[in-house]
Amino acid sequence: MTTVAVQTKVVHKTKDEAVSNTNKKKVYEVNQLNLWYGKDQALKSINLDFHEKDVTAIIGPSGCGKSTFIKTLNRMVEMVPSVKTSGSIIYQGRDIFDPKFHVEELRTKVGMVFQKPNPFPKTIYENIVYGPRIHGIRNKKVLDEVVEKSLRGAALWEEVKDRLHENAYGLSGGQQQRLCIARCLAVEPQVILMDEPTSALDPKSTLKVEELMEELKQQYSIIIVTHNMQQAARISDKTAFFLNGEVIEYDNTDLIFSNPRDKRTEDYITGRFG
Ligand SMILES: Nc1ncnc2c1ncn2[C@@H]1O[C@H](COP(=O)(O)OP(=O)(O)OP(=O)(O)O)[C@@H](O)[C@H]1O
Repeated sequence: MTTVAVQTKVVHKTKDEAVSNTNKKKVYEVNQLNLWYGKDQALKSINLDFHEKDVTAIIGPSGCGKSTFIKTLNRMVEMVPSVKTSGSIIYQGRDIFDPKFHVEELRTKVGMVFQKPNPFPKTIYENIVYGPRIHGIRNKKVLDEVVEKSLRGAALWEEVKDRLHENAYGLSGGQQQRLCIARCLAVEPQVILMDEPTSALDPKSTLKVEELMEELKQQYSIIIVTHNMQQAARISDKTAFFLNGEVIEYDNTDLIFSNPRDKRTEDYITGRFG
């Protein structure tokens, strides 16, 4: 008897086909990105473009490389000594792996918010002015303005304006996460990377952060890793589905969720695995 191997059809669209919304400017172009931790390859031939003022969700099962990918975009992944990469990541026309592109400059433009809120053990005010001070801003009036603007931008001002000089650890988890977003806004980034920013929050705080993202995308590009399919569907314009270190499908979010082209995407978003 002959065995016929039935293979799932692989739909690796080229990135220009992948996302039809081409009238927005590209912020990042990721070309043939590979990444290894020692001998283990965690990212395989990733080709993705990210656009200005879009929210892009990165979804996929545990261990598929989502965090590794997002941490590659601001070169944080290099903190792991065994990491090697190939390919290119073009940010605003410049390759972030080019030694002339200083990582500090990149991280000024590309902020990051983590899974667990991580305020500094300082006052709310000091948390916000930390970055601007490093960038040489000393004038108190200017710093006060940055604090108010950033906290307003993160929808936290009204809740904390009378306790700016209290320790940030006194805030609730959801408030701490919005403080971390405010801290990120204080250095006026262009892109905000978010690695499961609401997974440690209760539903009410999650909703606040999601509403905030809706506001923020008027001004910033947001790339968010999430395990929460409803969240990806609610908040993102585009979605990339990762599996085993590869991008299986990347498209406008409504298409990914209503009409996925690859069986594996469909199985994942309908909860058959992951
Ligand atoms: N510091 C590290 N050293 C070695 N291997 C690592 C390291 N960090 C991640 N990996 C490996 O790289 C692969 C991708 O991991 P990564 O954390 O990026 O996945 P993920 O999709 O974000 O997972 P999760 O959803 O569980 O957070 C996994 O096989 C993981 O074991």
